[in-house]
Amino acid sequence: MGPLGFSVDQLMELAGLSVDTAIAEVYKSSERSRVLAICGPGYNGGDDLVAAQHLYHFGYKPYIYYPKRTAKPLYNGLVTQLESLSVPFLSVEDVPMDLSDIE
Ligand SMILES: NC(=O)C1=CN([C@@H]2O[C@H](COP(=O)(O)OP(=O)(O)OC[C@H]3O[C@@H](n4cnc5c(N)ncnc54)[C@H](OP(=O)(O)O)[C@@H]3O)[C@@H](O)[C@H]2O)[C@H](O)CC1
Repeated sequence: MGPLGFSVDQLMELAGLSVDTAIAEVYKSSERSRVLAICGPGYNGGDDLVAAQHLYHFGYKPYIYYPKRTAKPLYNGLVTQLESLSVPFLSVEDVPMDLSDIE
C-alpha cells in the first residue's frame, strides 16, 4: 500500500485498463484483433496480464507469452482468470523469433 492508499492490485488494474484504452483508440478490434502480450515476472508483467484480460472483453484475441512466472497469489489469480477465458498461453516454440511480419 502506497502513501495515497492505492493497493498493488488496484494500480495494476488501472495500468492494464489504461493500456487497453490506448490500444482500442489506435487499433480497432474489427481491423486488428490479435494481440500478443509478452509478460515478464515483475509488476509490468502483471499489468500485461490485466491488459490481456480486458482486451479479451473488448473483443480482441489476446495471446500470452509468460515464460518466467511469478508464484504470488495476485499473479496466480490473473493466470487463472485468463485460463478460464481460454486465452492461449504460448510456449517459446509458438512465438516467432521475428515479429516484424506480424500485423
Ligand atoms: N509499484 C507498484 O505498486 C506498481 C507498479 N506498477 C508498474 O510496474 C513498474 C515496475 O515494476 P517492477 O516489478 O519493478 O519492474 P519490472 O516489471 O520491469 O520487473 C522487474 C523484474 O523483471 C525481471 N527481469 C528483468 N530482465 C529480465 C530478463 N531479461 N529476463 C527475465 N527476467 C527479467 C527481474 O526479475 P528477477 O527475478 O531476475 O529479479 C526483475 O526483478 C512500474 O514502473 C509501474 O509502471 C504496476 O502498475 C503495478 C503496481
